[in-house]
Amino acid sequence: MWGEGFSLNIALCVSVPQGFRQSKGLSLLLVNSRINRNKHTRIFMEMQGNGSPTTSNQSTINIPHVLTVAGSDSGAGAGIQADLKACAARGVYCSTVITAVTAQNTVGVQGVNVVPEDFVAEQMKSVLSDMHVDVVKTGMLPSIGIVKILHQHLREYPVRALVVDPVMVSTSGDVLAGPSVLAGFREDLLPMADIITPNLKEASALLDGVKIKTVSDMRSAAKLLHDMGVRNVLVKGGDLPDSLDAVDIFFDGEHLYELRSSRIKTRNTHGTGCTLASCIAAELAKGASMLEAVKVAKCFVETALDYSKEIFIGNGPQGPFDHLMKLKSNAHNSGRQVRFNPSDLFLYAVTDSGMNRRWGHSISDAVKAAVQGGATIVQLREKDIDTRDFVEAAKSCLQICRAHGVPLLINDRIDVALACDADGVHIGQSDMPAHTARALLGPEKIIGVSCKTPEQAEQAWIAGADYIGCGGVYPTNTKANNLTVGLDGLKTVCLASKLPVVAIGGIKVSNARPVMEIGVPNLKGVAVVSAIFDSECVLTETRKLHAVLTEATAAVK
Ligand SMILES: Nc1ncnc2c1ncn2[C@@H]1O[C@H](COP(=O)(O)OP(=O)(O)OP(=O)(O)O)[C@@H](O)[C@H]1O
Ligand SMILES: Cc1ncc(CO)c(N)n1
Ligand SMILES: [Mg+2]
Repeated sequence: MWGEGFSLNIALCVSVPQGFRQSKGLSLLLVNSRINRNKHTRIFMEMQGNGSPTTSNQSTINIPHVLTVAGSDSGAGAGIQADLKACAARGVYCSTVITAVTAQNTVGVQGVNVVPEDFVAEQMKSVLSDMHVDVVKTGMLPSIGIVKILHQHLREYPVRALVVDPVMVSTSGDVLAGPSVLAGFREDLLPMADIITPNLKEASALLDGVKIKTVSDMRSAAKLLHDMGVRNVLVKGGDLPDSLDAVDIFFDGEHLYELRSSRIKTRNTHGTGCTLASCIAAELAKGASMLEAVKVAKCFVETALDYSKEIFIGNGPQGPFDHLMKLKSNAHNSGRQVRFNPSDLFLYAVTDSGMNRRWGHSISDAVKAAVQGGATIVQLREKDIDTRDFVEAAKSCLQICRAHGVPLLINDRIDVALACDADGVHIGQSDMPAHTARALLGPEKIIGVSCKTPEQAEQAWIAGADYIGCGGVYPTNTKANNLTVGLDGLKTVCLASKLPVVAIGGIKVSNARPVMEIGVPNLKGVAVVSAIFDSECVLTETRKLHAVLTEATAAVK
């Protein structure tokens, strides 16, 4: 059932399920939420009367598709809800056949309502007869009848791979599928499955109660399960004693692999099994080999558990974790609630390695002094530093900035921003295009673009930037061959810009006031380099500038 070499088509911004059909006349506008202002990047799918989709540019995008056949968990940590989140996190489309609805929370399972078999069959037919499914993943299959229905449908609608998570008992000890399904697993599903992923108890149940307590028992169990006719076996060791690493045993019939990761100390492990299996399915759907898929899935679970180790949801002993951590870029670790607040542009400090060298300051000392003096945003502009040193310096500056609730941006270097999880980047007109930076950085990061003209400001807005920097307002030596636009040029750009603006170029304590007084509401502050960093005491100079800006703003109001 499983082969290699599938084409890998992942939509970056737009997800269009293959063969999507809708009722006559329905128009569907699919846009990335961050760039829906951009008329150039809109993709329309117009559903024609004959049901065949067409796009305005006549190209369709196939995305990998996993169908999960599982139970709903009202607490949304495991089951269908975990599967949807795991697939979304891995960039894969996920359709769902719900086999049971459970009333469940972090305390345990309070009730189970099994969906009638014919209605499970109806859901399967709806999905499989219409959509192209790459991989089927199964979770809670509460009756032998449902196992049989699944078996029949997979014969009628073959898919590339079948991942079976033989869910039987929840971690809270509640039964989700009784021993009667064991026969169905053994006879119908195992011979068809590409991989089965039992935890210790489930492996033991499938092997008629053989005791599995140690890693060595897991190895033997993996071999015995393989003998039952399944191609690959992953015996999960989440339930091994807490003192041990999180060890899983993978057996492909030839080699036994001991897959080890550190055991994250957290109560938030509800749904690890469902997530692992869905992730395996997602990677297979994208074209990975089985061992690759298992390794990626294990790493994903470990990373998500680590990221979520301190979150608190529910009062019971086992909480859910956060699958979508990539979308949040440490939001809850940094304590930053708002992604970008234009008032952060008020006193914008831009570092300069030459000036720091001249005054014997390290980057992080200079940044610390600026932040303590009242800088409201910091940009690291390090033109002559090794990349490795830049990443290290950025990490330590990030800690300082986070402690003060000040965003940290990186000049030009999207790679460095990603490597240290900075809050964003500032790019110039000859750097990477802003829309490409946005695609790489995702919707959460801050992007600023240097603009000298209304046209550039318009382009920055279209590309999904958050603010623009405009200058040089005054002549400056910091940047060679930099055209001075003057206060008039600044005003023209501000009036044309739909984005907030920070003024830059030769601004210092003595001339900052007229800048703030140009009287355009979207001018939010000034960016400075030498005014604060070309001095012995960065703290004092920043304080002075802060006072001037505060006075000027009060006068304007
Ligand atoms: N504390 C932990 N730290 C790191 N990895 C863990 C931890 N707990 C479980 N895992 C990993 O999570 C994956 C799922 O294993 P586990 O044995 O928890 O499955 P499960 O019992 O089916 O989970 P559940 O039924 O709660 O969804 C395995 O790869 C396991 O090694
Ligand atoms: C619905 C459902 N499926 C699977 C599990 C196993 O974690 C669970 N607790 N609930
Ligand atoms: Mg499980």
